[in-house]
Amino acid sequence: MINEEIQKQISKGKMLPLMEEFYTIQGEGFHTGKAAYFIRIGGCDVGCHWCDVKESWNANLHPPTNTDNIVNNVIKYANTVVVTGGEPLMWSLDFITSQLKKNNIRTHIETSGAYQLSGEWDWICLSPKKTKLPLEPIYLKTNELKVIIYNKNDFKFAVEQASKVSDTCELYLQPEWSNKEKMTPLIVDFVMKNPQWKISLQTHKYLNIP
Ligand SMILES: C[S@@+](CC[C@H](N)C(=O)[O-])C[C@H]1O[C@@H](n2cnc3c(N)ncnc32)[C@H](O)[C@@H]1O
Ligand SMILES: Nc1nc2[nH]cc(C(=O)O)c2c(=O)[nH]1
Ligand code: SF4
Ligand SMILES: [Mg+2]
Repeated sequence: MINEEIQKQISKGKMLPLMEEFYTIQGEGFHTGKAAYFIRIGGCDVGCHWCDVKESWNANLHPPTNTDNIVNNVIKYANTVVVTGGEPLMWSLDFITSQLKKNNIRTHIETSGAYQLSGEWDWICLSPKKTKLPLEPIYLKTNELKVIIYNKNDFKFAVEQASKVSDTCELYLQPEWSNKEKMTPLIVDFVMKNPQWKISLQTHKYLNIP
């Protein structure tokens, strides 16, 4: 059980249940290939059956960590941070991003959008899920829509979701990793017919880096 004081710090975003932090190369989407410091915050109840980081789901398994310490680590390594999870928007991210911005760090987030948007972001990557749809206000703030393609029905979902984002939003289809042999050829075909979309591969998995 987390004690009351820690709970209070978490609710203010002064502590966050940190699963892991690592300096790597952004493997997916628009910023693929760029160095960035990743912060993975525990906790998610969206329940994607193919999620590649199910160990993140139970927030209680990840120690409440002082946000200031996380920020100090970021500054040592990088000028760009990617906040991911788990579902990072389950937590208040206003404090961490205000500290990051004070240090001129570029702030990126990977989110399903299923919880209220907090934080100040230079780049929002929205990866919507059918099981818990994004809340409306995030769509027009999204810089990059990244829909995971696990089966054929996901193309229709992708088109529906794209109708909600701004005209300048980058559109990506990313094959679900375990079904990529089957779905990648269909994505290639779709993108050639619908060139406003691009394909995103999980390049870090090919590179064997985190
Ligand atoms: C692990 S999630 C964490 C952030 C947030 N919960 C979300 O889903 O956007 C990070 C990214 O990985 C994607 N992802 C997770 N499992 C995947 C898989 N098996 N194949 C391809 N992409 C996957 C998600 O859709 C998301 O874009
Ligand atoms: N290298 C690398 N790039 C990523 N882009 C999004 C990731 C995520 O899990 O949110 C991820 C990740 O886990 N590793
Ligand atoms: S929303 Fe993200 S972290 Fe949560 S289960 Fe789906 S892919 Fe995994
Ligand atoms: Mg990942």
